Amino acid sequence: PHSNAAQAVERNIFDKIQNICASVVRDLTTFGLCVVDDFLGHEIGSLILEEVLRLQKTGTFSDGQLVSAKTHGKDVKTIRGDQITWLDGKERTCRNISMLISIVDAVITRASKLPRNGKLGNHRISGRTKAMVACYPGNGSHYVKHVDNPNQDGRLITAIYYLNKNWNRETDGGVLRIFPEGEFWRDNVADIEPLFDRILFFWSDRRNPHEVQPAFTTRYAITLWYFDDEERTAAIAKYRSESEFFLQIQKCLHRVHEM
Ligand SMILES: Cn1c(O)c(C(=O)NCC(=O)O)c(=O)c2ccccc21
Ligand SMILES: [Mn+2]
Repeated sequence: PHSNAAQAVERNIFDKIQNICASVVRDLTTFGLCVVDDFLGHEIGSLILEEVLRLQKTGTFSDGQLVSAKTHGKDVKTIRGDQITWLDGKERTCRNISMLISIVDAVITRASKLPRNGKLGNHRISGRTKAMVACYPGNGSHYVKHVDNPNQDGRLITAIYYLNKNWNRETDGGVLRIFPEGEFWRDNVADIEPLFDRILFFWSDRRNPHEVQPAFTTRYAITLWYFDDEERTAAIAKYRSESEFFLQIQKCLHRVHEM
């Protein structure tokens, strides 16, 4: 049996999650995106950051993708851009990142079950990707404008948890610029600073093209993509039939080759 204090903490966390779920549904429905600050608190946020820094020190990050950096539009030198690593949250050395993942799972699962007032109500969330931990080395590396899920691969919601203390957009750059569609936004953009202990949710499809502007300080983030059950099932079926199709072609070509 819990002590009264533990019960109070538990109730407090439960209430917090309830409130966050309500704002996720309301904001996703109205604006197509939702920002929650002070998501886990300074203490837990710092423990998560420590684990990410340890991952980087132990070299689990991929080499940054090669990005061409134009200088005076002439010669093109390549710089190393974002470095990423994938976690399934069961790694023993990442217990705090695992806790983040389960809390975001709880928020998304509850939010998708709230009354059908939000569009979320029409979607069943069937699962998610692994967690993508990303690091921009701060050498001006950026991420070009893109849509996370342009062709119905099943991803419905993007959730990004930021880990950058004392971030200052003037000197550090690294702003996430979203170009949301929808009458509320008209031609306005949403500039989201990658602040410590901030979590951002947005629809992963063409409703939210976005770019990461050049970062001049090391920039860390953890991303989870949540699947819509129907779209994901269809995407897997499509993928299977396509790969079956290409296998058939290969067999024919192979036979032709042997003749
Ligand atoms: C490193 N990185 C990304 O940062 C974003 C992205 O949109 N990030 C937004 C952000 O960090 O604010 C991506 O969408 C992405 C997709 C595939 C591989 C790597 C990727
Ligand atoms: Mn993206």
